[in-house]
Amino acid sequence: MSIAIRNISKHFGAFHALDDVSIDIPSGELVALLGPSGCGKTTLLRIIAGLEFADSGRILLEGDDASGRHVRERNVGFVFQHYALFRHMTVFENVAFGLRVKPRKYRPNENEIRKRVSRLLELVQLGWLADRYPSQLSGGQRQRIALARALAVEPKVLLLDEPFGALDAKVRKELRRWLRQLHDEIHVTSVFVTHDQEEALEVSDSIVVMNKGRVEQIGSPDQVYDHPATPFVASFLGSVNLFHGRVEDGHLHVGEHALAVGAGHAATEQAVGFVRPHEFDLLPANAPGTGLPGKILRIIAIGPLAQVELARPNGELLEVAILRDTLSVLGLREGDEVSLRPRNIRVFQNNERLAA
Ligand SMILES: Nc1ncnc2c1ncn2[C@@H]1O[C@H](COP(=O)(O)OP(=O)(O)OP(=O)(O)O)[C@@H](O)[C@H]1O
Repeated sequence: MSIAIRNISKHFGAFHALDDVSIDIPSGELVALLGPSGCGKTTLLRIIAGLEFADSGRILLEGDDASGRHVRERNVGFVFQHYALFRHMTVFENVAFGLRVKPRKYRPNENEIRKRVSRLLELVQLGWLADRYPSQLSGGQRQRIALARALAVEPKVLLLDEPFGALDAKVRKELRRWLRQLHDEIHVTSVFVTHDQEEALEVSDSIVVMNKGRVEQIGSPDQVYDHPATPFVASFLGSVNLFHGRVEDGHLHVGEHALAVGAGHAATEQAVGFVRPHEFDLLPANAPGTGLPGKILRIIAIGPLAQVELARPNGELLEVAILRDTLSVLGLREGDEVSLRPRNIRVFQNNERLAA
C-alpha cells in the first residue's frame, strides 16, 4: 500500500514539531526516517499510524484520505524499541494474539492460526522458540518475535520505531541485514525510524532526512550520501571535513590555496567545502601538484584502513581515511608534513545550517 504524506504540520503547544512535511512512499518500499533526536520522526510515524493527529495536512493510504481514520481502521503493524511481548504467553501465543482477538467473523479457525503462526516463526527464523516465554529470549530474538507478531494480522503498512535501538552494536548489525532480507521476501510497505545513519544507509530503499520538523532531503542512500542537498545532510550523514573560503573561477580559495570545484559554482565570498575522510589523497609535502598543507598528528589502524588525524597550519583538525598499505608505500608517519588533495568537494553557501 502506498503512503502519501501531504503538507503535515503539528504543534505541541507553541512548539512546531512538524512543519509542512510531504513525502511519497511507493507501495512495497522500505523507507527510513532519519534525523537527530527531537526532529519529529516518531511524531510523523504516529501520525501515519493514526495514534496522533496532525493540525493540518493529509495522510493518503493507497490514494484514500485516511487522515480521520482510527488506528484500527488503517491496517498498520508496529514494532517499537521496547515492544512489550506478553510475559505470561509463549512465543507462539504472542504471535497468535492479533489473530485470536479479531472479531469472530474475521478470525481464522484454530488450524489456520497454527499454520499462519508457524509460517511466521519460520519467516523470522525462530520456529524452534515457539514454546518459550519472552523472559527466556535474547533482546534480538524478542524483537524478531515482535516483528512476527506485527506481521500476523497481515498489515498493509509496517511501522518500526527504532526497533533495534536497545540492542548492542553487533546484534543490531545482524538484525538490520535480516530485516532487509525479510523485507525483500514480503515487500510490505515499511517506514523505519532511526537516528543511526549507518542503519538507514544499509537497510532502506530510500531515506528521508529530517531536521527540526522539516524534510531536508529524500533520496536513495547513494543520493543522500553522495549528493547531499544541504549542508545539514552532508554533515549528518557520516564524517566530513569543512573548508571555509570563497568561490571564484571554478575554484574554492582556502587561504592562499585553490581547490578545483568545477565551473557550475557561482562566485561567492562565503562558501564552505565538504570533503569526506575517504575522499582525499595524501602525498608527501614535496610531491608535485597543488594541495593543502597539513601535518600528521596521529595514525590509528582500524583493520586494513588507517584513520589519519591531521592539523592544518591554522590549527584546524582534519580526518582522513586511507588504506594502511597506501600509507606504508608512501612511507608516511606521524609528525610528517603532507599535501592533501581532495578528490571530491561539495560546496555550499556558508549561511546554511549544519548538523550539530
Ligand atoms: N506529546 C507531546 N507533547 C509535547 N511535546 C512533544 C510530544 N511528543 C513529542 N513532543 C516534542 O516534539 C519533538 C519531536 O518529538 P519526536 O518524538 O517526534 O522526535 P524524534 O525525532 O522521534 O526524536 P527521538 O529520536 O529522540 O525519539 C520533540 O521536541 C518532543 O519533545
